[in-house]
This record gives sequence, C-alpha cells and structure tokens, in this order.
Amino acid sequence: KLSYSYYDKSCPKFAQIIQDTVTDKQIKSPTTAAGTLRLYFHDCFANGCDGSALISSTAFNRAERDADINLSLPGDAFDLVTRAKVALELACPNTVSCSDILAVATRDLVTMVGGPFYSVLLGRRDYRVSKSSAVPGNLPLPSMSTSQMIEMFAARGFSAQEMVALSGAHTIGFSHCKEFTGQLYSNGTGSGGYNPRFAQALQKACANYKKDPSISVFNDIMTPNKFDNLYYQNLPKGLGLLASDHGLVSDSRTRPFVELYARDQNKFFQDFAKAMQKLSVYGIKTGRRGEIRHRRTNSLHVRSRLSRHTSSSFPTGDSCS
Ligand code: HEM
Ligand SMILES: [Ca+2]
Ligand SMILES: [Ca+2]
Repeated sequence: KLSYSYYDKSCPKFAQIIQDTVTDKQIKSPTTAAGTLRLYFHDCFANGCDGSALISSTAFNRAERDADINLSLPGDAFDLVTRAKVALELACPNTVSCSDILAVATRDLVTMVGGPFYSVLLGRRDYRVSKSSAVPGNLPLPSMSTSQMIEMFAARGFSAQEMVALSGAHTIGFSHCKEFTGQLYSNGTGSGGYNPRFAQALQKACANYKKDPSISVFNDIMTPNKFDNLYYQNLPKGLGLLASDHGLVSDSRTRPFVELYARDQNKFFQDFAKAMQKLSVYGIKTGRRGEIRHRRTNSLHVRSRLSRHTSSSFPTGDSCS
C-alpha cells in the first residue's frame, strides 16, 4: 500500500512544500534538524511511525509528548511539522498524513546538514491514540547497558549493526547535562571511558546545571552541526558524550561497527540511510487503523519545556498536534 509516488496525483507539490518549509525553518533555527531527527526516532520507537508523538495532551489525556523523556524535545521540531501541515492543507486539503510529513521532513533535514539522501515510502496514516504511560520502556536511556540497548532494538527487528548506524544521529545536536553528569561525578574525572580533559571540561560546563537545567552540550564536539562520521571517531578517544555512546565502543558486539564507520564515512552513510528507511516503515498504520489527522487550533499552546530551545508560537490553523 505504501509507495514512493503516493501523493503524485493527489498532492503534486507535496515534496516541494516540505522542502521549502524545512529550508526556511532550518535557516532560522539551526537546531531544528537534530530536534526533528530525535522526535522522529521517538515517534517511531513508541508504537511505530504514526505521528503519535505529535499529539498534545488534553484535560483528559496525558500524551506521549509529555512523557518525561520527551520533555526535552525542542518546540522547533513540533513547530516545523505544524508549519508544513498548514501549508499542505492549503494546497491539498485532507490528503497528507502527519506521519508522512515527519518522515520526509526528517530526511530533508538530514540531507540539508550534510547527511545522505534516501527515498521515503509514503502512505502512512496517523494514529489517534497517544499516552505518556506507553513511552517508558520503549525508548533507550543513556543509563542502559549495551546489552539492554541491543535487546530493545532487536525487539523491533534491528540488528546491533543497525543500532550502531542509527546512533550516528548523535553526530548532530545537544544533550542536557542531567543526561551525562551522573556518570562524570560518580566515576570521577577520567574514568567511565571519558578522556580526562574532556571530563573536566564537561564538569565545568555543567557546574551550574542544577540551577539552570537548560544547560546543554554538543553531542559531537568536533563537528556539532554537520552530519558526518566524526561521532564514531570521537568514541575510541573517550570523546563520546553519553554513557550509552561509550558503551558502543567498549562492547565487543558493537565496537567493530564503530571502527568501521569511523574509517569509512560512505559506508556509514549507506547503512544509516538503509536503517532509516527500515525505521520509517516500522509499525506504520494503513487503512482504517489510521487517519489523516487535521486539527484546528485556534488557541496558542503555551508549553513549558526543559528544552533550551524557544518554542515558537504555533500558527492558527491546521496542526498535527
Ligand atoms: C541507542 C540509544 C540512544 C540513546 C540512549 C539516546 C539518548 C539520547 C539522549 C539522552 C539525548 C539528549 C536529549 C536532550 O538532553 O535533549 C539524545 C539526543 C539526540 N538523539 Fe539520541 N539516543 C539514542 C539513539 C538515537 C537514535 C537511534 C537517534 C535517531 C536516529 C537519535 C537521535 C538523537 C538526536 C538527533 C539528538 C539531539 C537532539 C537535539 O539536539 O535536540 N538518538 N539521545
Ligand atoms: Ca508512534
Ligand atoms: Ca558531526
């Protein structure tokens, strides 16, 4: 049922509208790419790529996006999807799903910041149900062992190699101090796999994070805004940020792939693209299991987020939330 030409007749401007929205947003807010890529991963891993992570909570329902782990997803990522939705509803009403928008916008952003281009199958439908209680256990935590992470990916049909390739997403974006400082302080400078000078610098950068939880650090200190293979080159040098990143190079089941991608960026790009295509059809809803979501929002959603990003006010009109 999915196809590459799904909107060719019903919405010929589909690809162009998303591309224009993405370009405009990424130029104005350069953190959009990483935020959207993470949002996409979190949507897909929790019950499939069905737009469930985009839904806002109501008085009667606490939605996925208000699950603890999702509170640090930046407002800019949600805002991007809403902007594309508004433009697409004007051009072709009631035709394009929010989950297709998120899949293609993510691909466009990865390409825009230097990563590989890959084609995305279309025709996903959006799921109506979104519960914050369904999130814990479905997403990896930096405190998990490599075995636990391998298991979580395997449960969804992803090999250890595909997990390592997808983790290359940490070549861009940020992490908040609370995600890695526990490791730094409990192990003391230089242990736990961290390069000693790097650990010191991180402690300094995060010295005030309890007072200011928005303090965050680049995932890839070498090329934080560029999608490349420096993330893998950093790991053996102790320059990975999260404990889970270090785990990939200390475990013998994943280390060979870290080394492979550190040596060969083309191979990383090929495998990342393939794994993203596989992720993009994970748990999708077709037919009557889903819908083309379109909600009218006429009030501003005011949200408090842990995120360092400012969440732009949502435009009035159709939205995916
Ligand atoms: C393998 C296990 C993984 C763990 C334990 C993990 C954990 C995390 C954590 C804790 C953060 C910091 C969030 C924050 O403080 O705002 C983060 C950021 C990020 N993650 Fe992961 N992640 C994993 C895999 C992935 C995958 C597979 C992708 C995408 C394909 C991904 C994409 C991202 C991106 C792009 C960011 C930066 C977000 C931003 O700058 O707003 N991660 N990850
Ligand atoms: Ca989902
Ligand atoms: Ca990079």
